[in-house]
Amino acid sequence: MISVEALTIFTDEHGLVRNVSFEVGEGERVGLIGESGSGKSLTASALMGLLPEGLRATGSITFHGKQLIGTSERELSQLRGRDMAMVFQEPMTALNPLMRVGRQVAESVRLHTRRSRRQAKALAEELLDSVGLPGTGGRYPHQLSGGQRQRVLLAIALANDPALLICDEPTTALDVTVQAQVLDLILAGVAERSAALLFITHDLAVVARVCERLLVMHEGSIVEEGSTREVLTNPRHDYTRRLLAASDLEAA
Ligand SMILES: Nc1ncnc2c1ncn2[C@@H]1O[C@H](COP(=O)(O)OP(=O)(O)OP(=O)(O)O)[C@@H](O)[C@H]1O
Repeated sequence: MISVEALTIFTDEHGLVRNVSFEVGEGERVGLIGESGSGKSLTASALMGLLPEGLRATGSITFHGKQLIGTSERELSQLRGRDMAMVFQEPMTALNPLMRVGRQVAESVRLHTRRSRRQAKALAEELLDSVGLPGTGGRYPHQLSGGQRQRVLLAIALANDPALLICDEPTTALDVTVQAQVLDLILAGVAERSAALLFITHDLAVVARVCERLLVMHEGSIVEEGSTREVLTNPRHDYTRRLLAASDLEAA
């Protein structure tokens, strides 16, 4: 469904992500792990066509057979939020602080589908119900907890039934019990839609729970790839072994 080949991301001076290749199949849940600075977020931004100013990507990213590298911003913005959507670590930066959250969910629906205001509002309420936030559409982001804001972002990301959901450290800023709740909602949300999931984290306990397959990044490259079980029980790359030793994950 999404296929990345020889993706390289660089500034004028140097490469930040080098020659990265992987695929995510329909409905597959893949974890992208690696320590801070290894290039996980940049890889995700390249998939979404949202690389920061000053960075360029070469190689190939095909989504449902369509080449995304070099595609116009206009076309990319049609894909984003409709066919692929993303949930970030810090929901406050992705939400509009001045708009009620129900309206933000409804706008995401209306941006990509022909629905009346009233239909979009009803769907927004359903989506907020489905992430365990019934009756909160009238609130502003600052009136919600971090976990609730993250659930609003999830509702927005799932609003148009994307084929691919990318989550970049979606639960890192949350405390452990809320983390589990949000992870369950992400899993339920993708399962209901048969959507694929690319899940970025440095938390191995989280990927063990969420992902079927893992990609391990180190210094801008993918150094290991395999089923979650394989990678966590029998890591081949020295870096993955160190990552496992540094985590508090019990042997799976
Ligand atoms: N806009 C930018 N300009 C120059 N360098 C950048 C830019 N954004 C990121 N980098 C560098 O690229 C490398 C990879 O960054 P990236 O954010 O992808 O790492 P990451 O694995 O997601 O880390 P984290 O887990 O901390 O988010 C880092 O060395 C970072 O400093």
